[in-house]
Order: sequence, then C-alpha cells, then structure tokens
Amino acid sequence: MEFAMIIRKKYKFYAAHRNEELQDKCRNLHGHRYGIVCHFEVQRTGSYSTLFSDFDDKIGPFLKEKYDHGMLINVNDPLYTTLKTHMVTHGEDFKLCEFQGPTSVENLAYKLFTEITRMGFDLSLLEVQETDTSVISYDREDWARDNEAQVFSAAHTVDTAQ
Ligand SMILES: Nc1nc2c(c(=O)[nH]1)N=C([C@H](O)[C@H](O)COP(=O)(O)OP(=O)(O)OP(=O)(O)O)CN2
Repeated sequence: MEFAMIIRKKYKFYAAHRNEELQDKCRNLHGHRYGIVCHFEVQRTGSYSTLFSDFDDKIGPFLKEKYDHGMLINVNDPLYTTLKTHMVTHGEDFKLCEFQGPTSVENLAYKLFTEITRMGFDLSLLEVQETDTSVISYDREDWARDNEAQVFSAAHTVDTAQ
C-alpha cells in the first residue's frame, strides 16, 4: 500500500539584497541569513519514503552555488547595470542572483518554489525566513496564483541551470 506523507527539510544561505522600491531602511544594501523550510509531499510504500539525502544532494549544492554569499538583484534596478559595468571594467565576477522584479521575500519564495519544483520535487509548502521575526509561508496555491499572474513579467526566464 502507498500513502502520502510530508517530509520537512531545512536549508539556509546568506545573501545581500535591497528593496529599491521601498522608501525606508530596506532601500539600503543589506544582508540576511535566509532560512528555508521545504515541506515535501512524498509517497511511502515501506519503511522509507524519499531518502533525506535525495533532497540534500540536490538542493544543498544548488543553494550554495546559486544563492549563498551572492546578491539578490532586480534586473530592473539601476544598481544592476552599475554592478554589471563594474564587473566588466574591474574584471570582477560577483555572484548576482537575478530577479525579474523586486527581491521581496515573496518573490524569492516564488523563484525558489519554481526552481525546486523543476528539480522534480513535490513541494506542498515553502517557508522563507528573512529576519528573526518574519517568515512567509508559500504554498501550491500561492505558486499557481503567481504563475497565473506572471508575477515576474518575464517570469519563466527563472534560471534553473545547475
Ligand atoms: N512583505 C514584505 N515586507 C518586507 C520585506 C519583504 O520582502 N516582504 N522586506 C523587508 C526588508 O528586506 C527588511 O530587511 C526586513 O525588514 P524588517 O522586518 O523591518 O526587519 P528588522 O529585523 O530590521 O525588523 P525590526 O523589527 O525593525 O528589528 C521589509 N518588509
């Protein structure tokens, strides 16, 4: 007999960003320790369902490579062009994690949900913690709505290269 259950896995990465559209302290370049909790729906047929390592072997390295010690940046933020110019003129290679819209935690959740789903995992809920006091819970319905609304106008250019 097969039945569904949930496995919860936690990850984290450190990244810089800013909220260029907000008229407060969040406009400044600053950093966060982003805490990610993935709720995966898995099928259980015996003593084991999906092994923890099946998640860790893919998601851990992905977050390390694409996000950790990088900068989340809206490609429409003028700072993006400035950083790209700096990289060319100074021969530096910053880790820029490109968003097609503001780097809000809501948009980060959308992007991560998309990327993790495209890896073949069945996410039912994603929690993203940006600060000590703020966590968002983002589920399948949120993702379906965001896809429908095309939250990023070029939403489906999300980079999933691994
Ligand atoms: N709905 C959202 N609100 C805010 C977002 C967001 O992505 N979505 N982001 C921010 C900023 O990134 C900010 O860094 C976090 O702000 P804040 O909660 O004010 O963080 P603090 O830990 O500094 O809170 P204090 O209570 O002032 O210590 C803001 N809002």
